[in-house]
Amino acid sequence: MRQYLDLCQRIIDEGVWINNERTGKRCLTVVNADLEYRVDRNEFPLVTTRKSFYKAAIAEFLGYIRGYDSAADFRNIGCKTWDANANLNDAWLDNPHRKGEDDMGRVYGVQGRRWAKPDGGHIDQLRKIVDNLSKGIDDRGEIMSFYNPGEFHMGCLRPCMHTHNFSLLGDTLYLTSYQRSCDVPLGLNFNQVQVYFFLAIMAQITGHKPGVAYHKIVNAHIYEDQLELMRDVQLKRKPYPSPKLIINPDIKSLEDLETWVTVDDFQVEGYQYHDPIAYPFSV
Ligand SMILES: Nc1nc(=O)c2c([nH]1)NC[C@@H]1CN(c3ccc(C(=O)N[C@@H](CCC(=O)O)C(=O)O)cc3)CN21
Ligand SMILES: O=c1ccn([C@H]2C[C@H](O)[C@@H](COP(=O)(O)O)O2)c(=O)[nH]1
Repeated sequence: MRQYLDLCQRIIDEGVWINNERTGKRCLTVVNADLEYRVDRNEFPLVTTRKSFYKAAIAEFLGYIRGYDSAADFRNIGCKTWDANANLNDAWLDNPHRKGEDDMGRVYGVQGRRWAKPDGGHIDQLRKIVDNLSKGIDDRGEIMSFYNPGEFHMGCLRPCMHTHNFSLLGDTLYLTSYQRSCDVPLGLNFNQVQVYFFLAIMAQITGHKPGVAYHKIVNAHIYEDQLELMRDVQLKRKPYPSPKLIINPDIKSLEDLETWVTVDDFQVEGYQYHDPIAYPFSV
């Protein structure tokens, strides 16, 4: 929690105002932030200085694992975060590749599970990683990347957290995740949970101990309409200790994640938090 608050404070102290053309808003911005999550100690990085909706964050990542490309599928598993980008973004609404209501196009999980090969067919990046790690293999390229510039024009948004790179040292699994752009008041609340969750669940289904998850962020920003709430409300609050994430031990494979798992298979123990804060969201 401390590292999250330190990053927020750093943006306020050192940030530079940058105009963002896509949203038409100014963002107070810093470059380069490194966060670490101790999955080995079960220190779940849930923000405590406001109520944080971890189930929606886990649902969103479960949708990526399943390769969803429809905001309706995300809604059905408990996550509304893609509604606006799929249905309220003018550039995407006018895009000939958009297949209709709720379509997100070739983003995130579509790239992770069905990356199109130029000579035909698809690559399932996640399946390969799970298969290798389950056999104790780390080929130093255990990477799932959502970042496919050749298909940016076929999706509603470029991926923000775009690459996940696993490492196996003995029987301990590590994850390094890369993010190019981070809405710290809203997006990072979810992204911290997701990086933690991804390492914890991959360790569980491949039969390893979880180690540390490293989260590397390039552009970290606060939108102009979020600044007051962050500076004068959230940063004035005292954080509570980290809660723990309890995962249903019956989840044993990628197929389990693809079929029967729901957000109720993930429980948080000992979550103390301050009142919710409704930060404005920019499309
Ligand atoms: N401007 C922007 N910021 C983001 O963080 C973001 C995007 N766009 N577009 C793609 C996804 C969607 N994400 C989102 C979208 C909405 C919330 C949000 O509204 N969160 C609220 C309530 C969540 C709930 O009730 O489930 C929150 O208070 O955290 C969070 C992340 C993260 N990403
Ligand atoms: O997982 C996510 C997804 C998105 N964001 C934020 C970061 C930016 O504020 C916007 C995306 O805008 P770009 O113009 O494409 O950078 O969404 C996030 O923080 N986390």
